[in-house]
Amino acid sequence: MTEHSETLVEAIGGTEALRRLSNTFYAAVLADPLLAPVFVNFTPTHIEHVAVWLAEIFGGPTRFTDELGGHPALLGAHLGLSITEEQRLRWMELMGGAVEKELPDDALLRRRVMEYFDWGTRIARDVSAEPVGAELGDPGPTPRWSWDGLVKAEDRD
Ligand code: HEM
Repeated sequence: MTEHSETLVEAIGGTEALRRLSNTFYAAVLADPLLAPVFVNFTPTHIEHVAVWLAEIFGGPTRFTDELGGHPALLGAHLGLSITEEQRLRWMELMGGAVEKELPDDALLRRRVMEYFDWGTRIARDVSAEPVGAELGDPGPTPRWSWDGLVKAEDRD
């Protein structure tokens, strides 16, 4: 166990810092020729919903689960998008740039955040191969990510 008194989201600077990250990231996405076509239905609420999702992932309030449909809704949002590996890698590249610009200059913090994005984008890519309306079953609770990476089910509060 890595000893840290703060959760990742506290060390990041809270939901406010994640809003800045999300804002910077989607500005880059919408200007990117490979990714912009995937985001044709983009609205500014997307920026806020991603910030709220990330706050929960990194140990903060469970607002995405309580108010926005939780893990099933997050997976469902990616159905039918047919995300390619090339698009996933570009997404990671642009997020890496946004993390460098917006998150604290802490190597372990940034590494853990990018490990989450690498893990999560693979799931988004795989789910996106399924058609809209596909039955995904119960995906379990919204994942949690700590200073030690993915929190195992038996270690959750
Ligand atoms: C860890 C990785 C990811 C996270 C945390 C994430 C998060 C989210 C969230 C929270 C939503 C719902 C937004 C809303 O309710 O408005 C969403 C939708 C969406 N995501 Fe992702 N996503 C990830 C990966 C990806 C990747 C790799 C792509 C494509 C390259 C992608 C493309 C989209 C699109 C196109 C939507 C629908 C957007 C819209 O029409 O508003 N996502 N994502």
